[in-house]
Parts: sequence; structure tokens; C-alpha cells
Amino acid sequence: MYSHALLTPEQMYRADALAVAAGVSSLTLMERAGRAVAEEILRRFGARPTLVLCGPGNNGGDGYVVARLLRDWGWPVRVALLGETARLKGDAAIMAKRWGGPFESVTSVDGAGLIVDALFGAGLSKPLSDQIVKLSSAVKVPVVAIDVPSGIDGATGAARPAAFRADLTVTFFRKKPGHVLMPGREYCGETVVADIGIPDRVLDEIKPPLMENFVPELPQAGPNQHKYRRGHAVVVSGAAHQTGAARLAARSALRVGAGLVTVASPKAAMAANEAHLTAIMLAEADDALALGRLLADRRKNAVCIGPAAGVGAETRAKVRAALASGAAVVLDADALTSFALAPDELFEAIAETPERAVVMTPHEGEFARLFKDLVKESDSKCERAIAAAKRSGAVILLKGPDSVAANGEGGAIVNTNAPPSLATAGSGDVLAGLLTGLLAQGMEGVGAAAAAMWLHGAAAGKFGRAGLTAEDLPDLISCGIPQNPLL
Ligand SMILES: NC(=O)C1=CN([C@@H]2O[C@H](COP(=O)(O)OP(=O)(O)OC[C@H]3O[C@@H](n4cnc5c(N)ncnc54)[C@H](O)[C@@H]3O)[C@@H](O)[C@H]2O)[C@@H](O)CC1
Ligand SMILES: [K+]
Repeated sequence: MYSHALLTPEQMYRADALAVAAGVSSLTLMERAGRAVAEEILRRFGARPTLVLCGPGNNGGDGYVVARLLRDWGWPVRVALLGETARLKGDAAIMAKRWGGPFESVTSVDGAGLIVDALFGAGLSKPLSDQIVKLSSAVKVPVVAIDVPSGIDGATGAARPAAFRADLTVTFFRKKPGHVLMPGREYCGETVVADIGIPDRVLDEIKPPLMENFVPELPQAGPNQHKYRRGHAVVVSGAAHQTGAARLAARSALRVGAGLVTVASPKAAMAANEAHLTAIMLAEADDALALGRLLADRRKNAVCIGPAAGVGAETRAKVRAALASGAAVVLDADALTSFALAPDELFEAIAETPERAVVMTPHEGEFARLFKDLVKESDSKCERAIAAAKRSGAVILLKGPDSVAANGEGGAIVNTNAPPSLATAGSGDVLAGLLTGLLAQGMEGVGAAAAAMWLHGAAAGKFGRAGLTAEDLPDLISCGIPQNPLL
């Protein structure tokens, strides 16, 4: 159940402690951790002069194990220690003794063909010293980081100045948020999760609420399926010269399996929409009142508003009409910005019908407009999204290379399959459409958000060459949606 879980450093300490309580000694965990790192190194690199940089805590302890094993396997290994051997404690002191070789001070990386970064892991608590900053800036050879690259916050992915840039990071039991959130993910290079014998059942006690790439079961059309049972999605069109975004969203909703999709268009944009739509239906809804009337038909069970909707009172009124309809609502782009001066009005309107799903899909700029005080550097992207979900009563899909979907109960899913090619005009409209299509098929909010961002990334990944445009994306969804795309 917790195969996709992410553990904060605190939760990882707890997992270690529960494993120890269950009879695995902490020294055994350290030996296995170091062995796992050494084996991953052996798998990727030929023997070469290796410098293991060891810090004062247990991350350094893992480093001594790596040094001993590589040396025993015939590698030329040096160990540099930050601090003094006399001050080492517990398991790290034991492993330093078992290394049995000389200790250098941490002054230079000259002569090394590979660096093992065992300076700081979960225990990083302050900025890197000038001495370490100088050292990390001088590294020109491959770096293998133990647990996390030194200088990266395992809980948030934040990078201290001159954090180590690893080619490979080996962590233990489960990834930490810092391995998947930016910029941490970039500093980790390839991340490998090693099994060090912590039993999975410790997670039943910890109940980690954060996950990576978790996609719930997707809706499937059965043999007796009828289009009216697959939901009816409505996408609100922008003005006459701003209709493309809504059509991209509408096409995506249809591709992802909504039974019917209607574009609700202002009168002046009818001709433009009509000229471009075939399988997707078109209905005139010139103002909020008309949109409310259209949505009074309860078979229309999911609405998307925001893509090129325009910023202002008209969009605010349409958002209120969508929220009052009782349908699931996706609020994107201009629908969010329209409430920048009065976010509480939006949250109050959401609170009026708490039983239906509302999902907001802000990028960082839109997020900052609605949740100014939640933009704190010390908080992880997951914490910010969860806090925003709690305040707004909506599921928050906070977009970026590390999109996060969070609900008000404190759960969050980080998506890591999105290639950089998704940073293209209209890509967000497709995401909003996928989400609307999944909600129309009855998925609950955070599940639909997780599935939409995963399918979005997977579609872009399938394109597999330069030149991806948002128009390509809906058709790449059509390659069949497996029951669980991660299997
Ligand atoms: N039983 C366990 O808890 C296990 C822990 N393991 C390893 O243990 C690590 C955690 O060990 P620790 O909790 O000892 O933490 P660390 O080894 O990450 O660092 C803690 C030490 O570094 C100092 N420190 C922190 N930031 C500093 C900075 N910027 N400049 C100078 N000194 C700084 C702290 O004062 C403390 O002495 C994990 O990352 C993992 O590598 C593994 O051996 C697996 C088992
Ligand atoms: K490290």
C-alpha cells in the first residue's frame, strides 16, 4: 500500500527506530546502507581513486562502510573526515574504527576520480561552511551522494548555496520529498532506493501522507457502458479571439474518456468555436446567468473554467455560477487570477457546497496571487499545497516540473514523470481538460488530479522527440489508458 510513499527525514528516523525496536540493530542498518551504496558504485564505475568525504554524524558512518568495502574490493580509497575521530559517536564511531585506514582532513578533492558525499544526510541543520562550499565548487569528477546530496534539505528539496551535485544518490527504504521536489531532484542525479531490511509494516504505524507518482484506478468503460454514464464535461470558452484554450481542454476531456463534452461559448465566439468542433458539442452561454441555466441539467457533472476565460468580474460571476451548480469544478488560469484581490470570496463560494469536488490548478505565480502568505521558502511545495487546500476547501494541483496534488486532509502526491517539453503554450489547458474529463467520470478530486498530471506527463513522454505542441497531447492520450498506468 505504501510502495509510492515519501518519508520526511523525521518519518525516516521513526522508521529506523521502529526497525530497531523490531529487532534489527542500528549498526546492521548502517552496514547494509553502506553496502548498498558500494554495490551501486560497483555497478556503474570501474575501480578508480575514490575520496569518501565523511561528516560528523551517521551519514559519515555510512561513508566509512563504503570506504572499507571498496578498499576490500581492491579500489584505491581515501577518507576525509570533517571534524575529529575522537568526537565521533555511536555507530559512526564503530564504523570509523572498522575502516581502520588513515583519515585526511576535508581540504581538497585533488587526485580523486570519484567522490562519495557522506557529509550530511537527514541531519543537515545549518548552511554549509565556507570550507565545504569551496570544496563542493571544486569538484569536477562524478559524485555519489549517500542518502541526499549534502546541502539538500531532505524534507523540502531546498538547496543551500554550493550544495553537492550528485550523479547518483542512494537513499534507503523510501525516497524523501527532497529527492522528488525541485531543485533537490536535479541535485540528486539518478536516485536509487536501497532495501536495508526495514520491514514495510513500520509504515502502517507511520502512515506517510506524501507519495510520488501515485495514480488510482482509472475509470474503465464496461461492455454495457453508455455515453451518459461516462459523464458530461463542460468547458467554458473565452471571448471571440480567445477560444483555442477551451477547445484544447475540451478535446482532452473527451480523449480521457468523458462520455460527452460541451463547450459553453459566449455569443460572439460561437462562430469561431463552431468552425473547429465536431465530436465536441457547442452551447451558447453568453453570461453567468446563461451558464447557470446550462449547468442546471445535472447530467453535466464537471465544469472547467479558466483557460483564456479573461480576468475580471464576468469570469468571477461565471465561476460562482459553476460552483453553485453542484457539478465538479476545475478552476484554472484566469478563473484563479480573477479572485486575486478577494480570494476569501472564492473560498466562501467553494464552502457552500462542500460535497462536490473543486480542483484548482495554479502555477506558482497564480498560487502566490491567491495564497500570498503561504509562499514561505522554509515550507516544502507539498506543505504549501496542503495548507492551500485546507484553507480553500479545494484540491490544489500546484503545477511545475514537480507538480503536487494535495487535499485538505493533508495528503499530497508529487508527480515526477513530466518532461521539460511540457513547458509549451496550451499545455496547462490540456491538463485542466484531462482533469475535467476524469472528474466527469466520477473520480474524486485528488485522485483525478494525480491521474491527470501523470497522464499529461506520460503523453508528453510518448511524443519522444523535439517539437511537442499542446495540440499533440490529447491524441497521445489515446494510446489506451491502462487500468493503472504505473504497472
Ligand atoms: N539508524 C539510522 O538512523 C540510519 C541512518 N542512516 C544514515 O544516517 C544519516 C542521518 O544521520 P544523522 O542524524 O547523524 O545526521 P547527519 O549525519 O546527516 O548529520 C548530523 C551531524 O551533522 C552536523 N551538521 C548538520 N548540518 C551541518 C552543517 N551544515 N555543517 C556542519 N555540521 C553540520 C550535526 O550537528 C550533526 O553532528 C542518514 O542520512 C543516513 O545516511 C543510515 O545509516 C541508515 C540507518
Ligand atoms: K550526503
